[in-house]
Amino acid sequence: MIGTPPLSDLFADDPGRAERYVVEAGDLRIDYSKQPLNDDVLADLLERARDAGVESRRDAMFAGEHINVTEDRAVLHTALRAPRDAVVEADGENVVPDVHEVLDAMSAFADRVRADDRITDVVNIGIGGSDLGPAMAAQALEAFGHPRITCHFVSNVDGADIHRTLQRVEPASTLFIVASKTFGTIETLTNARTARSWLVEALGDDAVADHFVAVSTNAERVAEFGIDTANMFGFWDWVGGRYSVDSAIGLSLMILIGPDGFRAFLDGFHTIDEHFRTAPLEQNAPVLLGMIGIHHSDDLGRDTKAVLPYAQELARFPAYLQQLDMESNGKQVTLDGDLVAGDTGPIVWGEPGTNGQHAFYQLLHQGTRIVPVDFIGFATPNHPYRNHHDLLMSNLFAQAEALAFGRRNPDEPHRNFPGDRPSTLILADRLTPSVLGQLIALYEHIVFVQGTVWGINSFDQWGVELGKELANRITPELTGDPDPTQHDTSTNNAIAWYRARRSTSG
Ligand SMILES: O=P(O)(O)OC[C@H]1O[C@](O)(CO)[C@@H](O)[C@@H]1O
Repeated sequence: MIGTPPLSDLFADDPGRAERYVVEAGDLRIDYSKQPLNDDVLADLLERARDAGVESRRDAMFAGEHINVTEDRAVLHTALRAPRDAVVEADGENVVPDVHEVLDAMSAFADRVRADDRITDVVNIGIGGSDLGPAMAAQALEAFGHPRITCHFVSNVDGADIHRTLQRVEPASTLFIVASKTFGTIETLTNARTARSWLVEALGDDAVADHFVAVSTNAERVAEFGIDTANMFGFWDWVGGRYSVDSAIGLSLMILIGPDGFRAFLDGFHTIDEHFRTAPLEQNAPVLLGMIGIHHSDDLGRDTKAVLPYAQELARFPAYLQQLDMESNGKQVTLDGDLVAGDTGPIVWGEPGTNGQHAFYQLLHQGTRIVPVDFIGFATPNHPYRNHHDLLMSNLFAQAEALAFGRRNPDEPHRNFPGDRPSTLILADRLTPSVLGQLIALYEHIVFVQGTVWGINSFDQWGVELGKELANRITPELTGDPDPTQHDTSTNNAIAWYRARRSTSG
């Protein structure tokens, strides 16, 4: 792999790189000129993408092949945002009519709720992909929301989560959406049962039919739980949980921003899908950004990546990306079952600017570790305070500049800013439903490109199973008889400590 001189030299020798290393995808203007690249490095990275079969695997995904081999499933979240007249086949069947049938049912329901003055609050109960997507997007798009409706999101099995929410809403004016792909997730079912008891206590059994709907792939379990499947919105096993915000899992978001807003959101995804599917690799944003990530990870040994939105509404975007990226590419075996040769998915983290500047940016500027950064910003805010926005954006541009070029101060080492710290700058006119869809799809496909290069399956998540299994085993041990001694001594002692105290404290 060819290395590059510092960013200050790269810019001094080639000022034109700022025009050359910009790619436009939909409404996104993506400037990757402050990355450690020149034309040779870029050519090498694109050759590696080609050698890894990024194009053929991409085409296989769009064509509905079972690229999720450990679960023997197609990976077709791209079909969720396909236009009504598109044809996308999974196992020989065009899935687009089913997708639009559910979207139509969601739209009719969302319109009814939006027109019903009795409903003021929508509580989505779900976790992981059945929470993070709609929770992140509802916050991001609040400016486009119905003025009467507030969305709440309950995910944690910690009773503090549901308790806090139930204290803020009234039974008669609340709609609960129980969102779970499997409808077997203990956190979601526990929260849903608690919410149902709360509702029934106030309004009686009959209220469940009017105040609970479900989103799931598993009609049987929805019925078992006591929700009429007429009040269920379905999706399919070819939609991974962390890729499901654009399925019926986005129902709370659709109620908030309306069916037209949700369609614009889906169209945003589709714009980037088409870009990813058709743009030559040299101008293909997910490929370029994916390969820049590969360069950081594989060639430069950088193991984290910060995503720093300069938009307070995107406060949950880094958390959303943590699931998208780390549950997808946090893998140690290849598609053939062999151990991977190097590192895979980066540790993803971040906070909105400018808050992060007063917290962890010290490490970004002067720490010993280099953290590649994605900055995200918008020309026009969704609020009326333009002076705030100018300040916000000047901070964004200043941070990218300071990280890249630093400031030499040999006399006072503590004031020396070494620079040469890479960032990508993602800009768009305004954070709209469409632009949010474009941003999410961009990152989905970056994750895809990287998973392909590492030769891993980005679409399973077996790593979460062991903890779930052990928790199921320990739950009865916390209250049962006798004291368990089946674990390691540390776990046994912790359980004994808890048992002794749980009986005596409130
Ligand atoms: O939608 P479900 O089936 O409740 O699952 C919730 C989440 O749990 C996981 O399976 C991980 O435990 C995620 O992949 C998923 O998004």
